[in-house]
Amino acid sequence: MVSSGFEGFEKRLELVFSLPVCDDDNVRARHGLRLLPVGALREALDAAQCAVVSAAGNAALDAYVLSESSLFVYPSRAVLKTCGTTRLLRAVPALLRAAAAELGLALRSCRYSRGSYLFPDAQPFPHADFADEVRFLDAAVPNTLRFRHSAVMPPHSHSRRQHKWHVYKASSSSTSGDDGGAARLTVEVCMTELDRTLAKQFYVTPGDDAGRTSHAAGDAMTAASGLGGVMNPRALAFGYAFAPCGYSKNALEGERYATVHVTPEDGHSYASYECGGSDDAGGAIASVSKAVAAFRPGAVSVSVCYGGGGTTEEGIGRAIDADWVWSAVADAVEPLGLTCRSQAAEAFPGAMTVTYQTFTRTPPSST
Ligand SMILES: C[S@+](CC[C@H](N)C(=O)[O-])C[C@H]1O[C@@H](n2cnc3c(N)ncnc32)[C@H](O)[C@@H]1O
Repeated sequence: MVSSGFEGFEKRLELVFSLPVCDDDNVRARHGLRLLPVGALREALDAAQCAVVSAAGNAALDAYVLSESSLFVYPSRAVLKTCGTTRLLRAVPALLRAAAAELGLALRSCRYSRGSYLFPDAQPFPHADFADEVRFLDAAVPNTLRFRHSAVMPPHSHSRRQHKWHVYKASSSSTSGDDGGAARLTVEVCMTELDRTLAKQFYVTPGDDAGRTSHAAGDAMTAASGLGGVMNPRALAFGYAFAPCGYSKNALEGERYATVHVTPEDGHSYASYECGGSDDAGGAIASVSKAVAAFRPGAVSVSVCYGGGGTTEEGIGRAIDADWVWSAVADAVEPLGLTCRSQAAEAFPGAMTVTYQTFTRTPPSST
């Protein structure tokens, strides 16, 4: 941790690999990356400077709570999210090496995203500067990922202090979905200026934690904060409390995952909510309102990544577009007393679109 304060804003990496053609006996085709030896995962996480504190899995994926955020591993996809002063991108060469050497898997697409740091000067190379991150990724991914694009959103910001979203994508395809046809939607919510009373729930009270595991203390925080209701109560969920403060939670339901992380320290409080693995855009975006309500933040940003295979709004069955996403996100967030300040959308290779919206608390009316 750095003296300036803990950096809550996460860096997020998603790697998608081609699986061998499936036949019933082909274990690699069915389990893919989930067969990576523990030592290979540890080597990648060591490079990023974080470690596993808890692990769980279901039939579709493995989920890890890390010392700094989370890792999700599907047969053909790995999502690594790390915060603080971790060096997430240093994990890329280690992961690509292990996937090729241990399993013969080739990379199909690479997506990297992050917000604007609260403490940019504390970030190590290459993370202090998005241009360095892009150069690092361009050198790390194979030449077969010919289609590449990076963007900072919104493109024209009103002030240097405005929060921005940084996205890099490299893909083996320019237009068609690079997920083997499977539609996938990811929603990422970043919240700052958390309500102080709500943030205090993520401190371990001295004496209260006697004899309790970090998981039990985390589950108590989940119950007290109402975060248990953000995902279906039937989901496999596990919380983790850090001492003296801080909280992480992963929840799994079939192919879907959700993850919440909290840095409650006054002055640089931060919480994030992410859900992925779903084709149901309406359900995923509606869950944002429950996550935001649990923290009553002063500022919120919401990024939605969709496409690749035709993500639909359940009930309508048609492909969604940026206008639909902007309006669904605003409907989820604005009733909580927040007003939309900016919105942007950008197309990336692999038929992927990313939307980004920022909201701040509406000042109380003077009347
Ligand atoms: C890992 S968690 C959640 C991270 C997530 N990106 C976020 O900020 O929402 C970070 C919180 O746990 C606290 N913490 C306590 N011990 C920690 C440790 N050993 N490693 C990382 N964070 C720790 C930090 O001070 C911070 O409040």
